[in-house]
Amino acid sequence: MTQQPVRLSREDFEARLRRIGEERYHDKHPFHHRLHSGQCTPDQVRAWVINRYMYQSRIPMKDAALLSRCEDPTLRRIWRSRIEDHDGSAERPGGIERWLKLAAAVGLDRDYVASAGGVLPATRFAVESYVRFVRERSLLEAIASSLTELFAPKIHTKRIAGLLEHYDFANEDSISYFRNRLDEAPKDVAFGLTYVLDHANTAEKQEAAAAALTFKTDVLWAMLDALYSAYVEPGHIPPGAWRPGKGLRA
Ligand SMILES: O=C(O)c1cc(C(=O)O)c2c(n1)C(=O)C(=O)c1cc(C(=O)O)[nH]c1-2
Repeated sequence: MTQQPVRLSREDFEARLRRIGEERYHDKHPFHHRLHSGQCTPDQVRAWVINRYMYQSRIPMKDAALLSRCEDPTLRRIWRSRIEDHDGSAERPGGIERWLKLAAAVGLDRDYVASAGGVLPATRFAVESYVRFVRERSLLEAIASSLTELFAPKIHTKRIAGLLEHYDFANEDSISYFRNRLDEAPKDVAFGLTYVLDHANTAEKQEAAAAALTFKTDVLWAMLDALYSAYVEPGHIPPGAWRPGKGLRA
């Protein structure tokens, strides 16, 4: 006989979500260990910046996909600040602009990075699957998939310290993307977590929300696996992907 899932209390369900991060979040990936401890070569840092740009550039598109399906104006108003954080405004640069500043600081041509031309195929597939997930699944699952951000401030703090300590390109200006996220992410995630805890009010919905968060940890992990295999070991760069020496700043 198959066991019926049991509805967890709010506290236990939150603890279950947090455990998913403790076990599966990409802060544990060996590529991040290398990056944060100063073991990446300049080209490995460049490969990371190029590939991660693909993720950054699609975040506002997935948030727009979420908004387009959202009937509640209050939810839309709160969620749209995420798009503003990344896209900025005429007066205020956003996260994408700050990422391109980081790209220039590591020696890359910003137009090359913004073209997403050299992105690894697996990065593209992973990011596209995240956007599609948010477009197609329930609003609860879409919002639950953003909850990896619960775990992001810890990795951003570690990254800021690691980059500043180990890499010549790192200074307050070039790493401003991560400082800003430390201000922006807590409000996003507080809202997202409350929404998920309030709306996952059956065992089935709790299962679906936990699965959505697990799926998202897989998206992030898969991107770093691809990066590691192409640019660390065994160093199999797929056809068409960025090769060291290309896309450099004049
Ligand atoms: O550097 C990181 O490790 C990291 C992870 C994540 C994440 O957990 O999805 C995000 C970010 N950064 C980030 O900067 C960001 O803006 C962001 C938005 C989202 C999302 O799913 O809506 N995740 C993340």
